[in-house]
Amino acid sequence: MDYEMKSPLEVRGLCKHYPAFKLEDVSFSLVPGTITGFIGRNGAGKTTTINSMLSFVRPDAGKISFFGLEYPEHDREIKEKIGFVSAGMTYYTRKKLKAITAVTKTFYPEWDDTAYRKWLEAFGLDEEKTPAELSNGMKIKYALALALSHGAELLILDEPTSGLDPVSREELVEVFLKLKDEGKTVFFSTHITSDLEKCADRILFLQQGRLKADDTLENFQAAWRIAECSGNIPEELKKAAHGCCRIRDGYTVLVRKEEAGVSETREATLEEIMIHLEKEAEEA
Ligand SMILES: Nc1ncnc2c1ncn2[C@@H]1O[C@H](COP(=O)(O)OP(=O)(O)OP(=O)(O)O)[C@@H](O)[C@H]1O
Repeated sequence: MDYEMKSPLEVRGLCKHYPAFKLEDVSFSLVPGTITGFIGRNGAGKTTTINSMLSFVRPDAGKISFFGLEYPEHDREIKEKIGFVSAGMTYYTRKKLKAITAVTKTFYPEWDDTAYRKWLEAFGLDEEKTPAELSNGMKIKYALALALSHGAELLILDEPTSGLDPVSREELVEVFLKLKDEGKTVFFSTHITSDLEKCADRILFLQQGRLKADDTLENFQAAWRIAECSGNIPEELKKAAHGCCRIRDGYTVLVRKEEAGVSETREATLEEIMIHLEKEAEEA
């Protein structure tokens, strides 16, 4: 099969119900060689989506394919072509990286030692160290090095930058851009939207278990404007508002670009769009 012709990940009608949460009819597909940011507040369902995609939990409905291949028939091929990294991943903390790698590579017939050496060097990783001696950012880089050495073309990362300091986050953003330069597809969940502004091509915005937006970063940002007002919000602006946030001496109000004429407005950051839309959803 010509894998390159297929979307690295296609999700159709994904549903997963928990007693107090519903992931509803989530559908999207990834474009090869791009970086997609999966955003949403705590509890929006990002991890549930990722876990369902990867068959860590059984979805109630939906069709998932990786490079045109589906679980469980193509379990092995899929595992070779994707790498999953989660900030909470644990390793044998006291074993040296080289010992962990030696075990890991036995699971992958396509393991490429030359690629492994290349990524170790690119990420500045020392194989003589143990995971306990690595910073959280370095642990993520090590997990990426392993995934890239077994030929992963799609990297799925759950909250990779949370818990990292700004400099380590910046380094990881640079890693994502480097992976994109190499033609890899990157999909990562986060609520740190400033990281996405630096590297994402596309945005998927999950709100209360539903996909609220699936667009290029530029289109998503260009669709909204922010009005700032001191004191109370004028009636006309209130009618156009998609969420209002209190600031020191007044409010910021999110409006659609086509309704921006009701007030003086400026560009909205990704974070402002997300926060205001969450306020709107809470008030609905
Ligand atoms: N195994 C489970 N049983 C019951 N409820 C669950 C289970 N796993 C997740 N949930 C619920 O599903 C909802 C979505 O959780 P999820 O972890 O997918 O959100 P998230 O967007 O990844 O949030 P965060 O940013 O905090 O990681 C939460 O309300 C959570 O309590």
